[in-house]
Amino acid sequence: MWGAMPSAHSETRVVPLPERVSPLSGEFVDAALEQAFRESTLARVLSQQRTGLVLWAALMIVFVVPDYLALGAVPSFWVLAVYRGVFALLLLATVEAFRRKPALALHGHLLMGLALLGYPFFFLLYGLRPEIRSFNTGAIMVIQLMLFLFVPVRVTLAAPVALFGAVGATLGVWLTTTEVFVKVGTAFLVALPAVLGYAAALRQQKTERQEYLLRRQLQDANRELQDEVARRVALQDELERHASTDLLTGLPNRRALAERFATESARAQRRSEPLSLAMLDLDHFKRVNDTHGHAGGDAVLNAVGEMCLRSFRGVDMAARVGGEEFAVMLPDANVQQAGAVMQRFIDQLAATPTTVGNQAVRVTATAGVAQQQPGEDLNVLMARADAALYIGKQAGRNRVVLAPPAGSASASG
Ligand SMILES: Nc1nc2c(ncn2[C@@H]2O[C@H](COP(=O)(O)OP(=O)(O)OP(=O)(O)O)[C@@H](O)[C@H]2O)c(=O)[nH]1
Repeated sequence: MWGAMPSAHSETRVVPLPERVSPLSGEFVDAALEQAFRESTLARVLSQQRTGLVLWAALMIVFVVPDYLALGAVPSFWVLAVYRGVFALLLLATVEAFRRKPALALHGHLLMGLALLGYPFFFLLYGLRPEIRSFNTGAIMVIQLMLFLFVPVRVTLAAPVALFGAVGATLGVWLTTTEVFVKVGTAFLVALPAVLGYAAALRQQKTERQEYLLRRQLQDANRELQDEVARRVALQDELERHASTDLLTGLPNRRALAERFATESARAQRRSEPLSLAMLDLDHFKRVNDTHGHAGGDAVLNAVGEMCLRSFRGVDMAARVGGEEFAVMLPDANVQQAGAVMQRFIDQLAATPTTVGNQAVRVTATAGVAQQQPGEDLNVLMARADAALYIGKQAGRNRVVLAPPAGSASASG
């Protein structure tokens, strides 16, 4: 029924990844896209950076104890202890800053700044605690790896910081030892995890962005699908409305009347309540058209439709069933009650002129009313009401005629 979908909707719009992600930085070339990606990861980045900072602060404090045990309360211990304390406070202050302003975590500059400040502490250790040189080198190796892998940070920022760490550690060792093997070995040991970390983090960054693009494409496709469904539902509603509404007057049409009649008729029979139907036809409507033109006639039909919507009860249903012919279904009303309602309507119509152009046009109408007999269908009921209407026309119009029950002799006006 719907026919073929417009081809624009079925086209895939996947942009190949290599064109959009820089091979060295692992970031989107398009700055706005990169920003959108980072914003989409903010909650995760924030939570991981906070955890990393708290852990880092805890380690800085905990290691005061081994420093003391190894050095005692000598000046170099106090240098280290103050460095540790100040740095731990700085780390915790950053956690608080992230809590207040999460966007600070977005670009990774703060974290990498802290890493830059943190490294000299380890460089110092080479001079102040030479007996733990190997341990210190091991710690720097771990930090080099963590820079890239532990917290999600950008390789473009982590790489220079890692280089700083590698150079500083190498210098620290070169200045505090004469053993060439240790000097060269340390340089190699601190550089290696940085290179490995860079390669792994770069790959991860690319994968994350690839997933992000796919997710966005999926969301776009989903949104398009939802829009399409909404468009079709609206179209379906519109079609249904057109199928059951008379476009000129906005009243229900015959089809809608038949549907409601089926329901009301079943209900009336279940409850042993009366159900009546009136056929109403405008008198000498041809003259209205002849005098005021077809548009003038339409305006009058419209006004009658509006009056129908205003005048009957909510349970009643007025429908336009022909050119200038209307049907009114009146549940829970016998033929006399329905006749009285229709008489009021006809009187009101006769007393209410419609303005066409600058002229007041008065129309009258004739109605035939019939009460449904047990088991009587809509067509038969309409035919009986129509017969009464015909009698009304014959008798001079502008009146209501009640149809006798099926099979009895004559109608009454
Ligand atoms: N403007 C307009 N006229 C319509 C429409 N549908 C039917 N008509 C006109 O309604 C008129 C009906 O004329 P007739 O059936 O002869 O009946 P009448 O002139 O109302 O006379 P009686 O019904 O005998 O009182 C015709 O002129 C139709 O062209 C419509 O949608 N708009």
